[in-house]
Amino acid sequence: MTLGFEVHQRERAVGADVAKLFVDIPVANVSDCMNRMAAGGADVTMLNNDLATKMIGPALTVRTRPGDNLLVHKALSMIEPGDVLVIDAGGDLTNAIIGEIMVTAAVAKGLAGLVVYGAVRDAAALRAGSLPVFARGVTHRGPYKDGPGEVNVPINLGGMIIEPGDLVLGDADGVVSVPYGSVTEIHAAAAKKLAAEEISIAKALSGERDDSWVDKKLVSRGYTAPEASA
Ligand SMILES: O=C([O-])CC(=O)C(=O)O
Ligand SMILES: [Mg+2]
Repeated sequence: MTLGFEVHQRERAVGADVAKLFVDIPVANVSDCMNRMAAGGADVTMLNNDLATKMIGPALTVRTRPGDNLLVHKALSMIEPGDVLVIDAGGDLTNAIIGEIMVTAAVAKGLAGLVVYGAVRDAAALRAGSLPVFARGVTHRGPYKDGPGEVNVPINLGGMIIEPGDLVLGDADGVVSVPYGSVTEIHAAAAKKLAAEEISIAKALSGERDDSWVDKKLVSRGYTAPEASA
């Protein structure tokens, strides 16, 4: 094996039946059920003009030399319908890793989402398109096509580890990846969190919100309220 040139098949991937359970659950609710230990970073943002865009699907991962997309082209040939292509390009913004032509080919193969820890180009088309696209930045400067790079290896998206086949979710708040083995448990917790938040929002609207915990917490942290003036 030549180090840096590796192409693997996924050993497992979250199925469409499980993925679709997350369709109405915001990324923030999922994130809240993961002990604040998983986030793609605030700079991996959604490009789509339609802020209601939602992304869900198992990860097809690529780790590439920053600025190079040879192995991304290889990954395009491996897309299965419903996949989310997640590319770790080291966060580098010098060269665009993917643009409209490659995205069009990927969508034709059934891609359900794209995440680039790096830059993209042809931003107008990507913003207007229906494919959910998340990236760290945009540049017109094109990619090299020489490698190295690896397909279906664990990757690091701004500190969040994504393994091939993990469930990757995205919305206007960013990207979160749920480990393959935790998907059922996280779904149950996130569905509960969503229901609780719906009640909180209703109470916020009606003015019934109980914020008595704030003063209790302040006192427990050593805060003393100033004496009321006579
Ligand atoms: O030239 C490239 O490899 C990336 C690009 O702009 C496209 O896919 O349209
Ligand atoms: Mg292009």
